[in-house]
Amino acid sequence: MDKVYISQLRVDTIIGVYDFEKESKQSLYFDIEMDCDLRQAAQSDDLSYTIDYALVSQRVTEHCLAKPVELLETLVEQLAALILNEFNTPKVAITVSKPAAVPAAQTVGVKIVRSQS
Ligand SMILES: Nc1nc2c(c(=O)[nH]1)N=C([C@H](O)[C@@H](O)CO)CN2
Repeated sequence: MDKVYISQLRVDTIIGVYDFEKESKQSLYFDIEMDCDLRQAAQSDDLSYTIDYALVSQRVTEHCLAKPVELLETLVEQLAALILNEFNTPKVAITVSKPAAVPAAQTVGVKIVRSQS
């Protein structure tokens, strides 16, 4: 399946389980892949037949800043639901990385894949 993707979208937001994490923003990095048949967009050269990665990036950023949560799991589940509801894709894969969370690791995070039910 064709895909529209976003790589390493940075969002600085409040996220985390511990009290100290609720006081200052940390950087999260998102990789997002959305299934999408790209042939009609290519034939017509018309943005309305594909997924606007700029608009997805904006909506993901807005959502992250709107209402802080503790777990990365909670955030990516919310974002998958948002993308499946608002954009024309049957399937989305989201990886989120939180590089400051574990100093001895290059980065840590979670990945999910969700489909239209
Ligand atoms: N699977 C997860 N493990 C942990 C998370 C998380 O969101 N998902 N969060 C934390 C803390 O907030 C951590 O980032 C602070 O160091 C710990 N483990």
